Amino acid sequence: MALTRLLISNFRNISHADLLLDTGVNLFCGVNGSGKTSILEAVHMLATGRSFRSRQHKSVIRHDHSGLTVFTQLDTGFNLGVERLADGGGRVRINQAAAESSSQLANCLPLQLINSDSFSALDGGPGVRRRLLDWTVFHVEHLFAQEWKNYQIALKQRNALLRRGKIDPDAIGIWEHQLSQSGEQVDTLRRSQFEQLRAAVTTLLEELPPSLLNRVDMSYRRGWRKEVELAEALRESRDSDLSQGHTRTGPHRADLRFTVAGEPAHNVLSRGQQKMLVCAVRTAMAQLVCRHREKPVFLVDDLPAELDDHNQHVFAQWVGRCASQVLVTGIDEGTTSRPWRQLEAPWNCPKVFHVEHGNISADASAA
Ligand SMILES: Nc1ncnc2c1ncn2[C@@H]1O[C@H](COP(=O)(O)OP(=O)(O)OP(=O)(O)O)[C@@H](O)[C@H]1O
Repeated sequence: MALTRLLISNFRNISHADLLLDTGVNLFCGVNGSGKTSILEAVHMLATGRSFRSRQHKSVIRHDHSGLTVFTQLDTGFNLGVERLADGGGRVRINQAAAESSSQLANCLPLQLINSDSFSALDGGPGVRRRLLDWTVFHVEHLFAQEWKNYQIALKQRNALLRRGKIDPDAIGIWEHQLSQSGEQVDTLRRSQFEQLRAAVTTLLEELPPSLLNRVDMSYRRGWRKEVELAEALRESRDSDLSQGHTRTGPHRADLRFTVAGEPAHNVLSRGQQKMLVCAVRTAMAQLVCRHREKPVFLVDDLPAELDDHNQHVFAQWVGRCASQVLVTGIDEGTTSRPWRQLEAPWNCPKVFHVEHGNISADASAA
């Protein structure tokens, strides 16, 4: 799958852009503040309905404008459009019809993003890592989205009862039954993808020269005690949940752990090693997904940051195996294109765009 055409209006400093993208590698080069990341952010909005930098749509609407629009044609025949208005309104359309949820967008455009926030997979909260695993499960296991939705509904109801301050065992029992049914199912689907993810990450890291990266271990915590079923764990935790006013056990508390010799990976690995670990995880996620459906699109913001030439080259090779299309940003064209030009066709002849004050132009001289 690939974006063939991308239209952006009033998105951060981009007034209007109409880009014909290459189905392989697209490089966006320009000085700081020129608008490179905004292009990736616009594509991210098409796949998720929101920006990756801010939950506030207003902050990405071009100053002094009432709304933004982003539109793309995919080579799969889908057209995706997102409009966001400063007054809070907006529309999400798939092939001209209103989309029911942002997961429909994600289903049309599976996307992997590597940027400076990617380190939060190692040093951020469990929610970030849970979402990594869930991206894979969502794209591979068709039951997952509905089970997770059922779980969220039951969780909301149980929390509402807990906030009332006293427990009616019959009422809470109904929601705990639904929570445990969906929750056990969510855990089973996650666990099966986790095992495959861990194996794929290990294989990728073995391609790197010997270092502490080869000693990274990944583990999965399901969100409740190992020895018991979820129904029992929920019953046991009623009183303490009541005092806290919310449910503190279950798959909404699941986590992935990355460790090196028992220590959290981010305490041990260098910044470059952490970035390679994140790149390996994201590549492995894409590999698992493309066993079942189209290859995802990769967005890579400033690849050279923190990575030496060898690691940039290794990452470009990884992406070449599991991505359908890549959009990469960088300041200098020579440095940004180098890892890609060393690959085999079609990855070795990137389409280059120059970005200047929000204006984007294709390099006429590019191969
Ligand atoms: N709502 C907005 N309206 C207009 N301009 C904005 C808005 N929000 C941010 N900007 C400006 O948009 C420009 C583009 O930002 P962007 O992050 O895309 O730059 P970049 O080329 O990726 O820079 P860097 O190389 O520093 O990461 C910046 O100059 C920023 O100040």
